[in-house]
Amino acid sequence: MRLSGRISAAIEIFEDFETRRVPLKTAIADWGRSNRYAGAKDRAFISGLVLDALRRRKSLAAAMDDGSARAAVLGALRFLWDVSADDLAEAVVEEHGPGALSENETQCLSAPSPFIPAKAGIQTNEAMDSHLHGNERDKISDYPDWLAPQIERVFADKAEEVMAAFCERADIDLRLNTLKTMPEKALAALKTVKAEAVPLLNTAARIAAPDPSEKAPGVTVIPAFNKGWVEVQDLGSQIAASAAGAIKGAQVLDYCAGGGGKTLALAALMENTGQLYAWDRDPRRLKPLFHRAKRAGLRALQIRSPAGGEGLDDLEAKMDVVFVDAPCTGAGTWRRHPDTKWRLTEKQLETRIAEQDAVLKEAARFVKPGGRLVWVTCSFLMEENEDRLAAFLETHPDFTRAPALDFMDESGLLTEKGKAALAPCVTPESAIRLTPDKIRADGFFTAVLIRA
Ligand SMILES: C[S@@+](CC[C@H](N)C(=O)[O-])C[C@H]1O[C@@H](n2cnc3c(N)ncnc32)[C@H](O)[C@@H]1O
Repeated sequence: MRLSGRISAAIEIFEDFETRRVPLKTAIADWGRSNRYAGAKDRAFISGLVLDALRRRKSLAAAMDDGSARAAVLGALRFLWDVSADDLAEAVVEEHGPGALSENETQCLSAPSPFIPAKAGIQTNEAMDSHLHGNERDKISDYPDWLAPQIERVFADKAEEVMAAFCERADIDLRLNTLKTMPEKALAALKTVKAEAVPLLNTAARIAAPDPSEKAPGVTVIPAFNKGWVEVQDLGSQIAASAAGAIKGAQVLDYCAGGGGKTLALAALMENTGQLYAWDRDPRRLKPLFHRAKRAGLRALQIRSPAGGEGLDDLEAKMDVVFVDAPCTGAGTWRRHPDTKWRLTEKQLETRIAEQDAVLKEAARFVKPGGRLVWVTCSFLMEENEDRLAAFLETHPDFTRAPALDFMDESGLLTEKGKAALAPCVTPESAIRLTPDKIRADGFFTAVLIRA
């Protein structure tokens, strides 16, 4: 497909996403089904473009003085992908193009970019300040208006900076599986996909965010993946899992195991000793864990599923660690899934909060005296974290907060550099809030509570 057709396709998908309010994945898949002539490169280009346009939806509307899907896509090409205004003017009038530029579009697309170059990753404050002047700085508020009070509450005067980092693209992060191989050997096997060690954790590697217009490297098809040497897992998720601490030989319950990303990381920390239990209230979510666990070489895992009528009653007050990777809005993953920020509603936030209160209460009974509960969400919102823990502690005086960073350190996964990088992420209540302006990873919140 030529640029003209790709632009039209991106506009069509963007419009469909906004009209139907379906996940972007669905809108792209539906478009793909009715446009089978599009090749893999076209699809990568088109979805990369829509994702980038969504990342900065409001800023692009301001830059284009137009809130339409067409303006967002043209603005993204001009200001984020550096396609010249002349090339765009030519492409739109070609066959399959979306039609000639309006006067307003021509004028806006010829103006200087209001953005810092997206490619360079997370910018320093200085770079951002020198690039954005006066009111332009205010334009970086690419999140729904209704969330402004919550975002100001958590980030105060740093809100713009932090939220700008959430508009960047995410890298492909990998966890090197020590149940199957040595990190060095896994890294050597990952050379073909240009993965490099992440200096913060002993077992993390990274493939830098691919060019948005290109297809991401297929990690899951390389031999190292099939041998179980490596898992795809965001660095933030890996750091969160490390809060389980030193758990070799321990009894550990992963209470919201879902597809098992954290389960596999916990198993590696346990070195196949002790006993790890994986549970989720939704049996369908647990399904992938069976083959993932096999591939990753887990030997001390029991998957308990409500589908099989299996309960957890025998584990009451017996667990050294109960790991709660709670259901949440996923606000911390906006870099990877920018569509979710525009789909999130106040009602959904309320629903997640109710689920979080329920899950905390249910999970707590499995912690043995002296054991600990690790609370994790991939959300930066205080409403989903600090507020939930405060409410829980009010009714559970036998639990107290403990410094999450100490347990992360005890896991043995953090390097000295990692410890230093995490220090600024410690909250006043000794939890860890990761945000991509501080650690280039998804926004995870992690807290540890000890049972007396
Ligand atoms: C964030 S996801 C878990 C992701 C998973 N730990 C991973 O790393 O791949 C949250 C999970 O909590 C589960 N969940 C929600 N409420 C629950 C409850 N009351 N008890 C157990 N699991 C629950 C959901 O089904 C969902 O799979």
